[in-house]
Amino acid sequence: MFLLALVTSPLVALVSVGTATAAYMALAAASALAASWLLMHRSKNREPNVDWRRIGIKHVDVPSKSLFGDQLSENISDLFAQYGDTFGTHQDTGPWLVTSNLDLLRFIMIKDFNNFVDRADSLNSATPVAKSLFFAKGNHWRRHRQIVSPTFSSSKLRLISKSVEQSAETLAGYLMQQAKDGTLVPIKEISSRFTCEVIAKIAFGFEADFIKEGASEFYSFSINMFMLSRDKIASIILGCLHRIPYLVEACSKLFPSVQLFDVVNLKAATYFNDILTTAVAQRREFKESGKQRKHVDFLDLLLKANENLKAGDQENDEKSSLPLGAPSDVVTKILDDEELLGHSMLVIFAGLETTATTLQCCLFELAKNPDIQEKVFQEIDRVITTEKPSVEDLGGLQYLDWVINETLRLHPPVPKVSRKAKETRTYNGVTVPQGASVLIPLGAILMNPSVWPEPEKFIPERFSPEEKDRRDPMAFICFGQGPRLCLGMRLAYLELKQALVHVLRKVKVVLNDRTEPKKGGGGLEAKNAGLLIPLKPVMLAFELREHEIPADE
Ligand code: HEM
Repeated sequence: MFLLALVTSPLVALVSVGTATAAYMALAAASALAASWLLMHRSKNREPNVDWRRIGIKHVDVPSKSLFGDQLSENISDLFAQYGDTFGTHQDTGPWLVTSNLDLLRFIMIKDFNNFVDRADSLNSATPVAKSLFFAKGNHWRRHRQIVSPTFSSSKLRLISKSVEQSAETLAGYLMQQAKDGTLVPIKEISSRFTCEVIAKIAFGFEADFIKEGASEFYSFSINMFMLSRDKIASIILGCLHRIPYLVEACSKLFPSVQLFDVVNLKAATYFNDILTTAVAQRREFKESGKQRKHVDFLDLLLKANENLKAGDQENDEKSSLPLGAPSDVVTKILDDEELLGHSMLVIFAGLETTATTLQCCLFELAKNPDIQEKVFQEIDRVITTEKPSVEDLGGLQYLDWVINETLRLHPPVPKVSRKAKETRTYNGVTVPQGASVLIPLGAILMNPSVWPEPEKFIPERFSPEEKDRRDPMAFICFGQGPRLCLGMRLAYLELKQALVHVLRKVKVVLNDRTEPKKGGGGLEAKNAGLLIPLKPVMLAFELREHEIPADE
């Protein structure tokens, strides 16, 4: 505590003086102290002391950037080729087991889930995002997931599909206009505006028109929710401090309004807090006046889930057979206002870029593979017989499903996830020691040539029922697996299918000598440390399709 006071006292000066120079001097002093503390802390050996060789696992010295840097999927694939599908390593954050062994992963992610509930990731933030589902641990996660899961069920998604459909129609109209004007489309930006518009409407009840109108405060705070780029000195200082996660955590709690310590953009947190508070107050007023809202959204569903919980009438998750393992006395407390905000901000964080990246990559692959695009046209024209297809109609688009899945396999938006072992466990001769982290490299698993022959090729037929039957179901892991599987998976498919159906009924996507990449050029070059990001913005061309769209009566 004394040390903490020593480290943080210059920061108090920083806050009161308020100049950049004083801030950096104070932080430099803090970093020096932090470094000495790190040494002391290391010597106390707080991380579990694991000798991988002694427990029969290959130990590999891997620089942290190979496991967590920009090209992690490629690097880890090389390491697997060299050392086999499972090896141990040591990083600043302690011992890590890295594995692509599907049997071992089934054990960790599903069969022995209760021993591997937590992710190894944490978020240095004093904002409610740090307590949200993605970062929550143990019983806190169980309670949270049990409350919010029903709001993402298929039946609930049907209720919100109208909002998704409206945005998909706007997207199609926008791309038709670009086709008429012959303008190239920065497809990631437009896809992000689409997914952000959907999230603004369904998670915040915010009237959004981002596709047509472009930049807005909501959009800009959404895509800048994290402070990813800082100036050089701040980055160096933070780099030192981040070697001691406890210290940064303590600083972010002690100084919740000092942006330097917080990875979440504090202005964005305040902005979303104001919007959500207003929306929640309006809903409560509306309800008290006995009126019915026209469209249901996530916020309505979440408030209802809270009310049900208060009344002791909790709905069951459609996947309640999964071993969530929540003791009955855990799920008794409703989500408070801070948790509601954390959850809604998480929906932006988890749902915006992931789905937008998939839409971008899918349109790129269709442009690159016109024969596959033609098959998609034929299926849509055959199966969709109304202007406004229902969720059931979309369910009939089997080939489109394969195309989306193959996009996710070849371009997984989330390249890795992690778990942490509560107790030591041995499975099939592999020991995962207590406190060790497990790195699950989704990107490398989805490119494993022994599971996916010619993995760099775009082949939707890999997802035909016959091919699927031949494969271990664990292999298609782009949404994770087990009870901690992506909560928004169904929503992501709904958004992608609505967008693709509405767009591809009206326009064809093409590559030519003005697009990026060009016709006949290579694939998408991307870095994929946290999320998949193309190295150059992808610019696609659209052409009008001559096709009659059925009109509803
Ligand atoms: C194509 C789109 C998406 C992909 C590829 C994706 C992928 C993932 C992955 C890999 C995980 C970790 C799973 C694990 O650890 O086993 C995850 C978790 C999560 N995702 Fe998604 N996601 C997508 C879209 C969405 C959307 C649209 C939402 C929200 C509304 C969402 C909300 C979440 C949440 C809340 C979690 C944390 C679940 C938990 O810890 O219990 N995701 N996602």
